[in-house]
Amino acid sequence: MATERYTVRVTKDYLVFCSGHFITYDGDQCERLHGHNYRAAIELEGPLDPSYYLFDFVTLKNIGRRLTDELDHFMMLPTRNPHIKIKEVGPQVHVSYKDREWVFPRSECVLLPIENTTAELLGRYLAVKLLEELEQKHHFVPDVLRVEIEESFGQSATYEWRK
Ligand SMILES: Nc1nc2c(c(=O)[nH]1)N=C([C@H](O)[C@H](O)COP(=O)(O)OP(=O)(O)OP(=O)(O)O)CN2
Repeated sequence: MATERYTVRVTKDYLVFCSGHFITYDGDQCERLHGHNYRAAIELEGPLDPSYYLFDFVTLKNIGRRLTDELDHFMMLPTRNPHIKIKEVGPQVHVSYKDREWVFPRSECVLLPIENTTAELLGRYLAVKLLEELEQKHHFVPDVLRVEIEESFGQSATYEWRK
């Protein structure tokens, strides 16, 4: 018996965030502070509604834009990284990794509850926020949600969630 599936996908020039970060890797390594022009693509799978929509592109783009804007032009810091210490001191954030230290204005940082600011975990972070909003505000739970994060042209990671 044949089955049919529908997918909607949005990836627009404004679903981008230009943000600072560094990643720890291999246990004892930490990148130098740098930034990327990240681009997000959001994909949903599910059945069609009475309007023959899986989910409205416009609504999906608007949610995606708001979520990516929350990261745009901020220094992204992972609060669950066991090697990166983050302390809020008045209006500043003090960050350290071994003998390296950075101080940022708190207002120019976004503290993310993730282990590392990899494209993989940024995709997961955005996907979880998106799922919450889809369910709470739009009473919609897709069968599948994918968020692809392109760190730079030609290299991306995708997080996939299934019902
Ligand atoms: N699977 C992942 N691998 C890597 C990630 C990641 O998020 N997921 N991130 C990085 C770094 O952030 C790093 O900055 C990327 O480095 P690089 O590929 O060298 O960056 P460029 O865009 O300058 O690449 P070129 O191909 O040299 O232009 C590393 N790995």
